Amino acid sequence: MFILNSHQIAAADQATINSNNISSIDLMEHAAKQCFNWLHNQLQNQNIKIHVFCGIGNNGGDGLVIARYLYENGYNITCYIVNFSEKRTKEFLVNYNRLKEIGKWPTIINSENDFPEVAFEDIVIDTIFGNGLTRSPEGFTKELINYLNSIKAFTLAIDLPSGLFTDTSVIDKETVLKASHVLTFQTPKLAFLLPENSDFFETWEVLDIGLDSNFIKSLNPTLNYTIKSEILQLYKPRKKWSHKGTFGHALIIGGSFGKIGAVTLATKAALKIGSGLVSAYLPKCGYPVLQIAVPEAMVEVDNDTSLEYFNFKTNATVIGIGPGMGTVEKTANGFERFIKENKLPLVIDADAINLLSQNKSLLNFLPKNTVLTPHPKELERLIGTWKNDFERLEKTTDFSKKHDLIMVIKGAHTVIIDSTSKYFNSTGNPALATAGSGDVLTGIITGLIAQGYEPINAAIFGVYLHGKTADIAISETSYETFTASSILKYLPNALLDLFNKDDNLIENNKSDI
Ligand SMILES: NC(=O)C1=CN([C@@H]2O[C@H](COP(=O)(O)OP(=O)(O)OC[C@H]3O[C@@H](n4cnc5c(N)ncnc54)[C@H](O)[C@@H]3O)[C@@H](O)[C@H]2O)[C@@H](O)CC1
Ligand SMILES: Nc1ncnc2c1ncn2[C@@H]1O[C@H](COP(=O)(O)OP(=O)(O)O)[C@@H](O)[C@H]1O
Ligand SMILES: [K+]
Repeated sequence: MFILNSHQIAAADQATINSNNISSIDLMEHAAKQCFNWLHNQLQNQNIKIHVFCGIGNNGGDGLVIARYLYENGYNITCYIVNFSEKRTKEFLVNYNRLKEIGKWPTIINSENDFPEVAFEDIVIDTIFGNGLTRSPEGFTKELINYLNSIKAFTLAIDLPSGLFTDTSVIDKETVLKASHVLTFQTPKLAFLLPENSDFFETWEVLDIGLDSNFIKSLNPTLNYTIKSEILQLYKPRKKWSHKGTFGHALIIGGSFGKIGAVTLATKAALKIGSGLVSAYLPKCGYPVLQIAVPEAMVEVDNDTSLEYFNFKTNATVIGIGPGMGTVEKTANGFERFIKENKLPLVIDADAINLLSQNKSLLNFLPKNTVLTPHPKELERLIGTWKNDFERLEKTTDFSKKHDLIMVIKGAHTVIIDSTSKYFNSTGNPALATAGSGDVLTGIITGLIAQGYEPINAAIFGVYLHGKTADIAISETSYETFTASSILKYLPNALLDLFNKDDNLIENNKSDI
């Protein structure tokens, strides 16, 4: 699913109005009605006080429509106009009059003296600013945002929490309304996927308001949020006459004394995801461990306690390298020789990324479309620091372009970056914040490439499945007792779930009031 930037969204609104013969008033009515339906469905006519705070643009217009429906359905509402400017939009004015016509006059807020009493048990609807925000809120609008934040009532933000920019960094955290839930229109917003904004909302979901999909496609958006229906298209069904050779040979290289588990987990994962053959290359001390833990794998060994020679004979399709490998000097030297001679597709993780950071000239020897899977600390060692999460994405894109690499930045919304696009993952939860889960991911991606998946697709697909295991497991395991081995246990469920025609997953983390 595409993620649009603020200009693209405004253009898509306009294109829909032009091509679908729908007026902007009707589009607003339709969008805001969906927000009302959502809330009505949650509240089921409960008598809770609802405060609707409207700005003077079209986000405020949405608020006026929502207020009208709430009022007509007997809810206990008060509607306020946050009067920060005289420049009302046409759609705002039409809906302002419609609300007055049914006898509900909004209260105007001109200064701090006009702030209403809001209680913790009340509901706040935030339609002060949406996609039209151009600068940080100031004056009494900023004070209002702070006042509402201090109450901590359930706050439903429409489109965006007011003060949050769609695609640039927030400068002053005191200017953003903290939403309990966001109902956003048509596409996820980049701002929702970046850790620096985590204070500004708890959960969000996308409402499809029917913007022109052909127009959206014609914009060639470079940002994506990968959902199940798209992942299913990547899946390669198996043919009847296929044999183990059809599904490639994954070689996992890594391990050092005390960290044999990392290479073991990656090896298991490469096997479990369906690689035809899997081999591991690790220090001698890990031989019995690996043979016992993964009897299906073949094993070759290097020096006693850490890798040094890298002189394996395995004729692999793809190599996943790094888990538990360590960075001692002899490993670093052997790694350098290996990288300079290697011609096979690579997935590079953990200490192998750290060794590349120590010796950046090696980047020139990596095969095109090598997949790197850094967590943010490993990324920083590789590309340097960044001012904010938006800059981090841009720096990583530049790095990916420069070296022809596929970058997988791991986190709550892992993002896969190549020279043209960014794919944000939609699955996963904090159960995955556990030792060894990254090693399993390396094995999964390597095992998918072995089977013939293009590296970019292997990264997108692998990250999705990895996260999905935790989403499926969570009701049975709890967050705390889920371990890296649980990813392997639930991998079959994650794969099978692709064929469940339940939802299209355009929503994320639905919440209850
Ligand atoms: N037909 C449409 O265009 C639709 C628009 N929709 C709503 O329209 C919203 C966008 O509306 P607008 O473009 O009117 O913008 P907003 O309502 O987000 O912002 C209102 C106005 O405030 C001004 N402004 C920006 N930052 C400010 C600041 N810090 N201090 C004071 N003023 C500031 C801007 O010039 C803008 O005109 C979306 O978020 C969505 O909620 C939806 O109703 C769907 C349909
Ligand atoms: N809060 C979270 N939500 C979703 N996924 C997470 C979260 N925390 C961690 N993960 C995932 O868990 C994995 C952790 O990898 P990594 O940091 O390399 O761990 P390790 O080194 O222990 O293997 C990544 O795939 C990451 O995206
Ligand atoms: K808003």
